[in-house]
Amino acid sequence: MELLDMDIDPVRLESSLWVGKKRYRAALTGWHLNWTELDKKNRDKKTVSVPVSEVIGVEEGRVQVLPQMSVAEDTDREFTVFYVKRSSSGSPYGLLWRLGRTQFCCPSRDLRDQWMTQLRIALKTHSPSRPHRLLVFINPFGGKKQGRQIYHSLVAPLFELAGISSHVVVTERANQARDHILKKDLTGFDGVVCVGGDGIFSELLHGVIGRTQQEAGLSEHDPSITLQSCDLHIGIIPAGSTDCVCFATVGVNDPVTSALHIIIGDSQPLDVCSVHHCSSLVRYSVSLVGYGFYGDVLAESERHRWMGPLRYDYSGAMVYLSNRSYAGVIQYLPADSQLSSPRDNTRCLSGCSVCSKGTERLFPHSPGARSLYSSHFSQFSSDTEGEWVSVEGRFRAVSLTCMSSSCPRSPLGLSPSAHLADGTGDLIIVRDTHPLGFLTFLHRHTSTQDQFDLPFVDVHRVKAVRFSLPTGEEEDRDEERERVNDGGMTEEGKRPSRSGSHKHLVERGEERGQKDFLCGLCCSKAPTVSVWNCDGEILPHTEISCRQEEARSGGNILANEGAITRVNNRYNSNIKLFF
Ligand SMILES: Nc1ncnc2c1ncn2[C@@H]1O[C@H](COP(=O)(O)OP(=O)(O)OP(=O)(O)O)[C@@H](O)[C@H]1O
Ligand SMILES: CCCCCCCCCCCCC/C=C/[C@@H](O)[C@H](CO)NC(=O)CCCCC
Ligand SMILES: [Ca+2]
Repeated sequence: MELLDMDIDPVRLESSLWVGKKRYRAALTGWHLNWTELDKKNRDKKTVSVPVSEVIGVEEGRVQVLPQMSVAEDTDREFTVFYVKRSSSGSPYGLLWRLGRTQFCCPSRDLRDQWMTQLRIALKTHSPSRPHRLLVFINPFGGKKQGRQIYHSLVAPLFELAGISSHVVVTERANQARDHILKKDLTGFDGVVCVGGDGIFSELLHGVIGRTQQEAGLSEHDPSITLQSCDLHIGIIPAGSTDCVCFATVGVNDPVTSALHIIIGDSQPLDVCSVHHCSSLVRYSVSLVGYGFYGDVLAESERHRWMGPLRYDYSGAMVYLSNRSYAGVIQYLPADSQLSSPRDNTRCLSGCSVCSKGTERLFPHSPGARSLYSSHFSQFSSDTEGEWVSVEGRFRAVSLTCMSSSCPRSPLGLSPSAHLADGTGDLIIVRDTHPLGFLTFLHRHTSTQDQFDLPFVDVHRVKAVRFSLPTGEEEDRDEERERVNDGGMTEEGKRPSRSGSHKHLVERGEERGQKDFLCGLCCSKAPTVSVWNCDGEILPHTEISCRQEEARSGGNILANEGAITRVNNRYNSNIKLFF
């Protein structure tokens, strides 16, 4: 054994150890654990190097973890190291992470104890941002209803190995997770984790943002202030139907990959968009705020929840066949085109330079200060009207997305070059076109072909969007008013409950019925107003204003190593909000 004293990256421990029948020279420096196979003449062969920050745990003996933690043998001289292992499979946008395991055998028990102690000290020293205690919400009805099983068989053993204690709540109703975060004592928790899809993630998002504002004495509805940054991190274990937020941040929707990211304390700031109606906050969105096609698909799919994830394919086909377009007025505030563009062919990864620059430029002030841009966003202020661009017409789809919104259905997403945390969103306007044109547009989401390179599609990088119905559409306004009254908004202007929006949806569904889709097909009277899909929830309003905000950079964004595998899914919710 040799101990070297160096200022930077000191070697703390180096010894000759055995892995199986082969002899290795193992070295623990401050930052890495390396082991190099030695041949009979003591010459180096292959080296494996694991950053200490990616070591998941160290156990005495020969241990295995999945499916259950068990000690196969403990001869007093052995220890097992678990670490992040990047698999060669995944999607082109992110690799799967797996639990690597190597069992070392030492010449003596003393040396084994020394290795165990040093590794544990190194872990503590070099992984300060790891969570110790997590509050986990499982939606037992998300996706294929596998949430509980996924958590208990794949995730809990990893948390246990990493020394994370978790308090698990299996939800019994929609919005339980949100209400828990808003009202219960969260002292001691380093983060909240959801096991489910984008809907339960959205509950956590609303809970975390809402609670932070409550504690800071700020009103989420006040359009003129910049809301307080959130300290509590959110993690996602994907077990939903679309898993868009997980896929767009990690590059894959895989529970083990996400659990490992959470354990090592990865974090990624995320833009949030606030959606207002008149002067009330309606919801926050991180993914899609979509009218027309995506609103109709969601409304239709809610009536077929029993189909599970397939409901979107079925509803997508039905809505496509109904061949609808809707009249509207879109106004948007363009973002600085010098910084980035939705067609610059870049891909946002952890540590993205565009996101870092955007944050510095937009948020030089401290949290809680009055918004730099509040005048731009005061609902219909006249002093800045000049900067807004207005488009009126009939649209197949109007979509605003803060991030790429990639998902297994669309691996590059709604806007492949959108950024996760730059304070902007991409507004995609699909004007009315013939059915084949629209099919081409949809189909391009499933390939690498550019969906914006079509004559009826426009895409703009924006800071804010407003949508209204054209003047003179009295019938539509009446319909909207009716829906607003039934739409689940409480008197205090709180956000609509899922049951509220669902009620509206069922009524609307009954009102339109299957007949309407067929009507759409044969060109008789089809509905003139669509609904907004906000991250998979239906909004109870047609006329809305959306404003992008952004996360402050900071936290512990890891340097990108040239592969998307370092994209993370713990949200450093230094998120700043809006309107
Ligand atoms: N116990 C529960 N019973 C009924 N609904 C619930 C329960 N827990 C959570 N929910 C609601 O279920 C909705 C859907 O959940 P989730 O997002 O987890 O799955 P999904 O819709 O299949 O996935 P995705 O959103 O990725 O398409 C969410 O809006 C959430 O509020
Ligand atoms: C000819 C082939 C046509 C194929 C068309 C594929 C188009 C796929 C685009 C996928 C876009 C996903 C946007 C993400 C939205 C999520 O925030 C939201 C919540 O989970 N999901 C939906 O609303 C679910 C919406 C599902 C829409 C299909
Ligand atoms: Ca963005």
